[in-house]
Amino acid sequence: MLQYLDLLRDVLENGAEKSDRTGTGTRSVFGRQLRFDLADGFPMLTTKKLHQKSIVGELIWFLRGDTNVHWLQERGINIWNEWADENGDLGPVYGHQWRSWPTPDGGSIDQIAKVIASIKNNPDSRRHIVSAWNVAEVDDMALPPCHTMFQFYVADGKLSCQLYQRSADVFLGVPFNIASYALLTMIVAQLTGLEPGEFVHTFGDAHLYSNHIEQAQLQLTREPGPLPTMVINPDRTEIDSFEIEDFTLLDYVAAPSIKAPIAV
Ligand SMILES: Nc1nc(=O)c2c([nH]1)NC[C@@H]1CN(c3ccc(C(=O)N[C@@H](CCC(=O)O)C(=O)O)cc3)CN21
Ligand SMILES: O=c1ccn([C@H]2C[C@H](O)[C@@H](COP(=O)(O)O)O2)c(=O)[nH]1
Repeated sequence: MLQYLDLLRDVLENGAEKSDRTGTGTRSVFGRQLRFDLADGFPMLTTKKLHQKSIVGELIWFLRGDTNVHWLQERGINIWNEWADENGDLGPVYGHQWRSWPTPDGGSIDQIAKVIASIKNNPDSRRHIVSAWNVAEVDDMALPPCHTMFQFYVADGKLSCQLYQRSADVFLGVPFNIASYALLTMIVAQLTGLEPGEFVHTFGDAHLYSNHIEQAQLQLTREPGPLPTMVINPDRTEIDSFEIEDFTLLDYVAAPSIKAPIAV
């Protein structure tokens, strides 16, 4: 995960001081890109321990089309609590846009089912796109999508995925986002009979919150170890059939976690 550590160092050293919506203050760079060849192992940070269940559970929750935090909380996943209303609702966030983007005639589009079908039926298409940035609904969301748009690409029997992330909390959010999209790429590869290729992570505003500086510096003193291996239950052939227990991370050896406050 040298790619990630290089980004962390880049933001620390070159980031411009910027105020932000949460009132915390950031150091920020604009326009960066990381690449992860999924044949090199599963890109899960080893220089601080990540909570695997939160990452897998959040992705399954998105794929369920769920936008209420109760399903997460019932599984001990608390990463979205701060943004939910008194009923646990977040508004029409990722899950809603991915699985039921509303159309003007009152219908809805399942972008995930469509993109899987298009990868299978027309692999060379340049339109394998899923967007969470629904301009008409952004103002109704508890938080406008940070991972806004992703595209799949098929070549040489391999499936790659590129994400455009408009806003990135480099210390807390990005390690989750990398692992989550690597996993999504592996899931879609399994469903389409392809091998996982690369995950390409493109950033708009990549920032380090001012109360994450010491934690970032500590992390940069640590040596990255070998990447773990993610094994997915091979019997799952439908996007709606995956459960948290279908994902096993092997050989994940990581340095201790590093606590940091989340900016709300
Ligand atoms: N400021 C901010 N940063 C984010 O990364 C972020 C948001 N807000 N809002 C929406 C979601 C929620 N995300 C989160 C929220 C909390 C953690 C967090 O606290 N991570 C801890 C462990 C928590 C756990 O897994 O139980 C960590 O040490 O990684 C990570 C991502 C990502 N997103
Ligand atoms: O998956 C996610 C979700 C959120 N973030 C971060 C990026 C920003 O620090 C905040 C969102 O604030 P905005 O003012 O809406 O940009 O959440 C992330 O890194 N990854």
